[in-house]
Amino acid sequence: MLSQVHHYFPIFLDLTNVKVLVIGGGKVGSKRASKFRDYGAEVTVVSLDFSEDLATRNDIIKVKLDASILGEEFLSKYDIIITATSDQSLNSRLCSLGKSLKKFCNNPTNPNESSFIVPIFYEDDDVGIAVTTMGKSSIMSKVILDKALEALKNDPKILLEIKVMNDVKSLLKSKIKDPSIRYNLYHKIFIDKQFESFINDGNIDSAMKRAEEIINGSSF
Ligand SMILES: C[C@@]1(CC(=O)O)C2=NC(=C\c3[nH]c(c(CCC(=O)O)c3CC(=O)O)Cc3[nH]c(c(CC(=O)O)c3CCC(=O)O)/C=C3\N/C(=C\2)[C@@H](CCC(=O)O)[C@]3(C)CC(=O)O)/[C@H]1CCC(=O)O
Ligand SMILES: NC(=O)c1ccc[n+]([C@@H]2O[C@H](COP(=O)([O-])OP(=O)(O)OC[C@H]3O[C@@H](n4cnc5c(N)ncnc54)[C@H](O)[C@@H]3O)[C@@H](O)[C@H]2O)c1
Repeated sequence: MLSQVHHYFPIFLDLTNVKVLVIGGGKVGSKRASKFRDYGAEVTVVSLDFSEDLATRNDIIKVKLDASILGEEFLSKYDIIITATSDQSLNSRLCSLGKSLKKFCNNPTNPNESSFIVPIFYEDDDVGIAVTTMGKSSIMSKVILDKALEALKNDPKILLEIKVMNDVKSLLKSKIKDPSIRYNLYHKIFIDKQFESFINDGNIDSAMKRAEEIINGSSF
């Protein structure tokens, strides 16, 4: 953590109503524009030309323009800026201008200039996993992600336990007002041997009954 290398704080963002500007509508810009749009952002792409993928997306705003004329007033309208043209010095200049306006900027041609990295990721209703090798190799990030997903697939108990622990949390919230007591009980239930053994047998009803027993038996 304390080395000289640039470090990035991982977060999972809700992109609803977030305004994203992608500069450059080629292979990299199109992929990022589509991904951000698919996750709910309002996406505008400024480019000299647009990939076929982008041309077919009528949910993404396209502006045909030489991005070298873009200035503060235009960039100010967006929350996130992605600089993906084939002109590296233009990418650097616009990303730097964006950051000076306190915008988050991603420069896929130079992670060191980026305020955030777009990781290799997987997410569904229960689990989100994002991997980066700090820009060293997206191929190796994919290898790591595949290993993590394989480990999850080989241990279906974990997915079951996520659902049960979520139900336990709801039960605790309905029965106990004090969050610190809830927190302690949540951990007590999680490490309880009987609770664990019901989960191992896939017996959710009994696991929930055991959780209730622990909650009712606690002195609060
Ligand atoms: C997730 C994904 C997002 C996306 O692009 O949407 C992504 N790269 C993807 C694909 C991909 N990337 C590259 C190839 C060509 C083959 C190869 O060489 O691998 C392909 C394949 C393809 O395009 O299909 C090469 C490459 N990548 C970067 C550079 C620049 C440099 O290293 O300087 C170069 C050299 C470019 C050049 O030649 O100039 C940099 C970045 N790429 C990142 C993310 C970030 C780091 C993530 C990490 O730490 O792992 C970071 C730092 C940018 C950032 O900050 O966002 C997407 C996942 C696809 C999947 O699922 O597999
Ligand atoms: N991060 C990654 O994963 C990754 C992967 C491959 C390539 N890259 C880098 O990303 C950059 C883009 O790669 P690509 O494969 O998408 O290239 P590309 O040639 O497919 O697309 C470049 C786009 O930039 C636009 N453009 C160029 N100059 C412009 C200007 N002045 N104003 C507006 N638009 C302009 C072009 O019209 C084109 O649509 C390259 O610098 C490449 O090295 C990054």
